[in-house]
Amino acid sequence: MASPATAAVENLPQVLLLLHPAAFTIFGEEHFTSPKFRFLKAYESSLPLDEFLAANARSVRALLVSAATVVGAGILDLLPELRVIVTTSAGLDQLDLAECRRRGIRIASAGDIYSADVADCAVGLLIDVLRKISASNRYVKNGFWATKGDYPLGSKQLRGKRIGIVGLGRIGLQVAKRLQQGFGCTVSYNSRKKKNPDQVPYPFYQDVRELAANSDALILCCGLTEQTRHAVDKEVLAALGKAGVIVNVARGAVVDEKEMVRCLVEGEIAGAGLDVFEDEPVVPKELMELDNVVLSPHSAVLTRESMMELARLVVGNLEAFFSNEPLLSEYEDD
Ligand SMILES: O=CC(=O)O
Repeated sequence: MASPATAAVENLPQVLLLLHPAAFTIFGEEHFTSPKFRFLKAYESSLPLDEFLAANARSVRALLVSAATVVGAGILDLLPELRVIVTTSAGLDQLDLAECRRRGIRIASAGDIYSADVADCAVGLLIDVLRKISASNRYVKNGFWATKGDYPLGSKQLRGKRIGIVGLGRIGLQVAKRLQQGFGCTVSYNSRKKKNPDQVPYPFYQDVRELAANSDALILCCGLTEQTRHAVDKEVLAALGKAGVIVNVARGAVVDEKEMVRCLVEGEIAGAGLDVFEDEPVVPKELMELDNVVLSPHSAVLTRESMMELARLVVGNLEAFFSNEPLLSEYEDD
């Protein structure tokens, strides 16, 4: 017979995990535990996913996912009691939002906890591309300073650059503030809607191509939706031009990656700082050779501090759900 303590744990509501969320792997599962629920781990089962879901369909009311867990109608069909999805991501492109809305499934995201870290990373990538920090780091470490002499001139100033931000949400606004107030850049933006000019004084461009034509660097901070998929296409890259730089901390598919790679290889744009890619973790091999391209492995959100805050937010959202209290970071459609 199960001990009272084991029985108490077994009676807790279950939160389904489809795949190992990134935060667990990086930070440790112990930070996500709670006396109010327990995790049911699909990835530990030897059953195929659909059989596992069918076996647990009636007991699962909450799902915890990461940015890499695609949840569409097929999975939702197998979980008829599901009422909330908590995601460790700020972006929600992995979730079928229309299906969730139709079924009355609520969503809690990572909200604002990564915004400052992602904004820092966007600025870091831009500085690195312009000032060639990674490239000159390689130059020194390869011993070329001693054998070939000074690093070739080519570094560009950040001060005074015209920055075009695509997506002036929580992250975009922080990028704008850093670059304008901290580095003397001018900022313009493109967003779904023009912001109230009393609160957001930057010039608005309805058309990304026009924004690119008036920018030295385009920084992508928007969510991935059907409207923003390949928003940076051949025409936008041409408008950005030979001296232009792309920084992407949004989602790889906001850019037509093939076209961007071609432009970088053929010198039709000046450089790129990329944290995200269309087919992660696959990165186009042409980019590995280019000194004007700085790459990071979708890690803009990953700081020790943000992971700690994430654990608290995930647990807080799930505890709120099981206590019938308002979610801490509920996503609301507008
Ligand atoms: O890219 C990461 C996220 O959306 O949280």
